[in-house]
Amino acid sequence: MPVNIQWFPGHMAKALKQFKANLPKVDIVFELVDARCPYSSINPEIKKISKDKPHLLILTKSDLADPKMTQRWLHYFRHHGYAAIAIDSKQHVKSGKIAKAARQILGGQLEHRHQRGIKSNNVRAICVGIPNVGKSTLLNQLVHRRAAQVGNTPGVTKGTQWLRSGNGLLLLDTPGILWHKFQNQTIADKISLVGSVKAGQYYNDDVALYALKFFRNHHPDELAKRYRLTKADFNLNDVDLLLKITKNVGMRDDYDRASLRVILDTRKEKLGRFTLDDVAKVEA
Ligand SMILES: Nc1nc2c(ncn2[C@@H]2O[C@H](COP(=O)(O)OP(=O)(O)OP(=O)(O)O)[C@@H](O)[C@H]2O)c(=O)[nH]1
Repeated sequence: MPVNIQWFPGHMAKALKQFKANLPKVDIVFELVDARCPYSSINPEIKKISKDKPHLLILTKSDLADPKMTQRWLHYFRHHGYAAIAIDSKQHVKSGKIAKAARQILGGQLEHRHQRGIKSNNVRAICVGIPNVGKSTLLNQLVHRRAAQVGNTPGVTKGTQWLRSGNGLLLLDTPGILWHKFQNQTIADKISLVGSVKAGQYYNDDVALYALKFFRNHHPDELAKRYRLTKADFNLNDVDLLLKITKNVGMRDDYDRASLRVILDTRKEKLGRFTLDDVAKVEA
């Protein structure tokens, strides 16, 4: 059975409501997407709900993605009217890079604010994105945690907790988690493979089969090396290839456990860096 693409948790409504309530308090929305599937992990609802609110697309986990593809995706998004940057939270993310991008987007607004006599040069932002995309990691890095809350900042709505980062960035302390309403099965497979769908909402073998199809087409050498596959094994169909891997990793006929192994290996970079979304296909 495929990933349950109807899956849309009950807390989605609450999260959406909270995100909408927070929007008037911020100058800009930082939407985080996974650099391994940046096109599939965008949540179209976010731009729709935020309407005219300035928006910065942040491709997270770029250390796990194919660097050439990340550059292509940045180019694609910029060409399609998005402001976009890529980050790698394994390295220390500098607030300067994000603050600079935000100030560039907000340029006119900040100037206008200044002309109206508002001295504050702070940029208030909310991070939002699908589960597991790296929202908390980024927040923690940007505020070095100990800086923590700056609740009584003048002009800041009472009850809202802000985290002060460097370079005049104020970040809402609770990132918005917005679940994905999958448009199709392939998107569901990709999002599941990178770890943004709760285990139990998909079948391991379906997602592993999707992964095998991708790696045999795009990274056959890594796949062969990891699972000791021969050239002849590549003539097997996907299901038989999974069975072969099951044997090769010593799991006899427990292909469900082997499927989980493939999924975890993929996430842990054991098959190398990869990007599931292909710019050429989207543009075609
Ligand atoms: N390699 C790598 N791992 C990252 C990066 N950013 C986050 N992670 C890892 O991704 C996992 C999820 O990160 P979180 O920051 O908890 O993600 P989140 O979006 O806050 O997750 P939810 O609370 O479920 O919405 C953690 O294991 C992080 O260590 C990154 O840039 N590179």
